[in-house]
Amino acid sequence: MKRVVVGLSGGVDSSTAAAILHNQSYEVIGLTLWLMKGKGQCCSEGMVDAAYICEQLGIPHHVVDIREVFQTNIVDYLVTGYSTGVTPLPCSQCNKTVKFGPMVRYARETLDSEKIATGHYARIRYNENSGRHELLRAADRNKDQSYFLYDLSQDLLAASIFPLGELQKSDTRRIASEYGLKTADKPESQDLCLVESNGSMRAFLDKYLAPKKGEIVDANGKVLGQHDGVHHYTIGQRKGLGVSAPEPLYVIALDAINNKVIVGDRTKATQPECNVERVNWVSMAEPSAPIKAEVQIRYRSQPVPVTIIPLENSRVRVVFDEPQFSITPGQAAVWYDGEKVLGGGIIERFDG
Ligand SMILES: Nc1ncnc2c1ncn2[C@@H]1O[C@H](COP(=O)(O)OP(=O)(O)OP(=O)(O)O)[C@@H](O)[C@H]1O
Repeated sequence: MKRVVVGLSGGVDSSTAAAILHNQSYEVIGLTLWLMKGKGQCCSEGMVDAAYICEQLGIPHHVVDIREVFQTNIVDYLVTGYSTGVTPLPCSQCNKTVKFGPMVRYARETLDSEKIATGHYARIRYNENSGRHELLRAADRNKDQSYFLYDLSQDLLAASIFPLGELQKSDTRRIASEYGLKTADKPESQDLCLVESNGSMRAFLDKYLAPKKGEIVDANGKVLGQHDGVHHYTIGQRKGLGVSAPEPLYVIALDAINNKVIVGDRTKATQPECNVERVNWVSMAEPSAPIKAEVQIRYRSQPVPVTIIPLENSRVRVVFDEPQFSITPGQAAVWYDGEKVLGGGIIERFDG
């Protein structure tokens, strides 16, 4: 019997993924990574539901304490990023360094399994011609999580199964009820796990970063207001600036060194291109010449046409066909060919 280790967070998606594989005659082992203390999934509370599901399915359940890895790779990464004026994206980093990497290692080294599975909405397809494991959008476009998975290596994709990739979310809930899973009606997580467990990103950051009063200025340096720390702001932000002006003002830059938030009108928050670093090529090898693609610069943003120009040292330049508003350093840019993830990376600061 084929053995598979299923990552169980205690939610309906991973429970259903485990139940589907169990019913397909896989030998399923549940694995919950203990990421942090507190309420919600990925926390102690989720582990109890994960244990319950394993009991229901009659499968073993392993819990691995990787709170330190989560602290270093996610909490410290976020706090350092925000304190230096970027808005880091924790989820792709978490998938690579906290979830898939450690899960595959634990599956191979401790559980003698070459395969893991998760409840992610995305698809993996092996392309015999290119010899690459391609990452595709989920059948349910509304739930598609491929944006967060662009940083997985070929080795991690080869080891992974996404049993929900072809399903609609409504199918998942129906299947969960058919199997009588305790988690069938569990509410969706609405936000980042750290936001859910802390109430808001501000509340999370306030635990680590002290307020630091400074000035809100325009591009010419004219003082328009005060702020209580650059870490409370994001490029493109309009609300909550506390500055009145005849036309709407947006955050156009964050100068952490001089502790200034720089604001301007919408045109100043619109850019024709950006550089992207720490690039991972997924469904294709790194090209030697520019390629046309469609890029997403945020999880829910519309893909827009671009030219991707390869640069040295795992970097690319992304040139938009039409200038884009609110390009945010620290977030991921992920480029697609239709439903296929070609590659992705982290948007660099504009000042280099
Ligand atoms: N702490 C964890 N331990 C093991 N696997 C996890 C953990 N957290 C998430 N995963 C895996 O990653 C998948 C996607 O996680 P995500 O945080 O996006 O949750 P989700 O979409 O709300 O899914 P679920 O309903 O299963 O919680 C989960 O379905 C699960 O397989």
